[in-house]
Amino acid sequence: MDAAFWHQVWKDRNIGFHQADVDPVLIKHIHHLNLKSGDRVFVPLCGKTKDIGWLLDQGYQVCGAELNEGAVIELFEFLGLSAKVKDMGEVKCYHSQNIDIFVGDIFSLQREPLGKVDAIYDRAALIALPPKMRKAYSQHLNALSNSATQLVVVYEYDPSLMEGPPFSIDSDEMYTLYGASHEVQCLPHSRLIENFKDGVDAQELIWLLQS
Ligand SMILES: C[S@@+](CC[C@H](N)C(=O)[O-])C[C@H]1O[C@@H](n2cnc3c(N)ncnc32)[C@H](O)[C@@H]1O
Repeated sequence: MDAAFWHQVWKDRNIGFHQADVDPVLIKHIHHLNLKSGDRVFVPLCGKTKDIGWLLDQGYQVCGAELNEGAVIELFEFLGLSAKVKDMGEVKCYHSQNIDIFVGDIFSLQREPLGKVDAIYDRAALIALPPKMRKAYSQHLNALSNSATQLVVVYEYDPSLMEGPPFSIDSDEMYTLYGASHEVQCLPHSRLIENFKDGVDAQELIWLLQS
């Protein structure tokens, strides 16, 4: 999936991945990240997720990365925050108190200016990337965050039934991507989502990656 694909998705408002409410998975499982007040959570490929507002409300700082600037403008509107926008060349930063969202290709984002990352919350980010990009993505996240602990929400379905995105991610892949850098654990949560997309059912799985 290239940038043009995602910009078209946003232009067409084909954003079924955007949830009307905060993801209950985040609320239920965030304690696994062992965060303290003021810690900074990185939300890669963040779209305009309402999870960010919830993280801010819990007293955490949030940083994110998102290709589509319109999505980030909508996010700040939803949060009721006005952003200071800084052009940094390959990425732009939308900043307000306790929040920095970097607009651009996540692969162009470097450790500086991203800054400190205490944990990563990956919902519908890994699953948005085609197989050939995922190793580079996992390595890039590790380089950006010093292999920080992650909570990862993925979906698993019979890949012969549907072409992604969203892509199916199975447990072998989680170990391949993160087994060398993290202790990989599938949390005891499994939710069947009927008609996840195009009539295909999927299991929602939550992975804890501990550094
Ligand atoms: C499936 S959506 C998930 C959005 C968000 N995590 C959520 O749960 O609502 C994937 C998002 O990643 C963004 N995206 C895709 N490729 C990207 C890249 N290389 N760098 C930054 N953002 C990207 C897309 O624009 C899209 O908003």
